[in-house]
Amino acid sequence: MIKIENLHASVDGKEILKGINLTIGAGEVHAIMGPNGSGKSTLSNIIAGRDGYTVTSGSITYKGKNLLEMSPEQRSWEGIFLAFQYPVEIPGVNNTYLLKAGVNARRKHHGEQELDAMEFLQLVREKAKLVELDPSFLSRGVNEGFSGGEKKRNEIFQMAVLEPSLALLDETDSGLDIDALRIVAGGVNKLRSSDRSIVMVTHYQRLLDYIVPDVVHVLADGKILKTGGKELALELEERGYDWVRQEAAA
Ligand SMILES: Nc1ncnc2c1ncn2[C@@H]1O[C@H](COP(=O)(O)OP(=O)(O)OP(=O)(O)O)[C@@H](O)[C@H]1O
Repeated sequence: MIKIENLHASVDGKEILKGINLTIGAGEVHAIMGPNGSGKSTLSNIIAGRDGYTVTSGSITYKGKNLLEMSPEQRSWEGIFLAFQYPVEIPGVNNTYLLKAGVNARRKHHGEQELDAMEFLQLVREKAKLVELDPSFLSRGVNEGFSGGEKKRNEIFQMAVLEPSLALLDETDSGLDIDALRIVAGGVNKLRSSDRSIVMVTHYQRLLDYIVPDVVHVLADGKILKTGGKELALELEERGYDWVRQEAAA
């Protein structure tokens, strides 16, 4: 699905990513863990095409294409989705309207017929059930006045509607209460499929009890220092990150 090779990137002249190598196959779920400020969100944002980052060297190949040459819109149409660490409020823009515009722009890009209002309403109602999102949220402004947890749930609802090939979930567990975490994780699990890859950025092993990853990476100081299976997350929870740094240095 995606292959990142020796990616170096900076913000305001400061190097944040210092040689990332990462390959994610179709259908795989990868978790990225790591200390604060290590570059996890930076990596997700660069994949999604957010402004403000300078890729100084390296490459990202997505479905065989040079991702770095694609606009953020093209990336979205080609199936890249980012669930934000801090979802933004867009007052006055209806939640359903935004999604309809997104889905239809992608369908148009692929030469498919756009969904009409009725077809789309049916789709969003069905997807809202997946994350137990109250239908009243469909007609509200995007994240406008939503609680922290409601915003996170709305992100996964958006993912369900947009049906991405590569979903990047940046700390989707933060702000969710115990029940909401279970529901949202259940929704993500239902969205797992052989033609969809998921990257979860998280600080806590807890999320990975619900969404069991195929691979766990430790990103520290702008590099992936260690890669392992789901048991690596348990070890990190117990031992922290210093031993990973020491091991990598050795
Ligand atoms: N626009 C910016 N201007 C200056 N520094 C930035 C900017 N964006 C990111 N950084 C810096 O880049 C580094 C990596 O940030 P990033 O958000 O990617 O870390 P993270 O691993 O996601 O952290 P956390 O776990 O705390 O969310 C941090 O030191 C941060 O301050």
